[in-house]
Amino acid sequence: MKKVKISAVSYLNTKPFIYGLEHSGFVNEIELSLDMPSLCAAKLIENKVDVGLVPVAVIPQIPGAEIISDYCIGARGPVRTVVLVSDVPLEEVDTIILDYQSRTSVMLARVLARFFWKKEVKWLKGEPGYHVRDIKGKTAGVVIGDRVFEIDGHYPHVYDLSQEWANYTGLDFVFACWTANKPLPEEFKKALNEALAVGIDNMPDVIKEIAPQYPAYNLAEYYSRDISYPLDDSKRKGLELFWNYAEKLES
Ligand SMILES: C=C(O[C@@H]1C=C(C(=O)O)C=C[C@H]1O)C(=O)O
Repeated sequence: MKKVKISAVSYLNTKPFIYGLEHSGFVNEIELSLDMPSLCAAKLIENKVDVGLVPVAVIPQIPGAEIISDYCIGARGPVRTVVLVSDVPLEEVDTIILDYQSRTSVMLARVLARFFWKKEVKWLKGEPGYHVRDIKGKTAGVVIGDRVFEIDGHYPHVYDLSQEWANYTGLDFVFACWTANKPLPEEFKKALNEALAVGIDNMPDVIKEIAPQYPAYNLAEYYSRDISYPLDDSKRKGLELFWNYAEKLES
């Protein structure tokens, strides 16, 4: 049988999963690529891969899509690496640049603006480098992933979008889920889940392995307080509500 092709997110938040895939040996059973989230989504939509750790915003548009793992990239309250940053307070913002690497967080920003902040703004698509170049004055920007660490302290106003979601809904938020675009054998799904658990259940070892590459980051805090990996009932509730709002936004 041909190896199952998987596209996973290339950010720091996915390292515990990669650790699990490698240390379980499951990485040898699959063909793995690491991509920015918008590319993970495109690859799954275009059937260039069979499984993706894809932004949840695109799951409803993939025919036959199935979430195949009990793990996700999620958060309870603040997530740290999905933010709206700005020179001025949100009330004064008139334009928001959206991160070209994201599919979920850019939708979340639009949901928050329409239904919760009740704010009309002009939306622009960011080009590579926008996060240090184009966010200024009344133009704010959504930035996700590792680049958020790079811009720490650059902007006086930082709104954590997962915290904003929790403030208004009281619910957790799910950014990305392990999703298949075709039926896959139960044994495969079970083996994937067990491999991912090897990372999530051994966080101190994950941190020990990657810490030398990220000396400036508090990885323990990021992987326990900020990112939350189990796709449990409270995450699923948040996910359903987000999909509802996203659908209303499009109509
Ligand atoms: C929490 C994060 O979630 C990410 C946000 C995504 C999106 O906005 O589409 C997709 C995958 C996640 O890696 C992050 O990037 O830090």
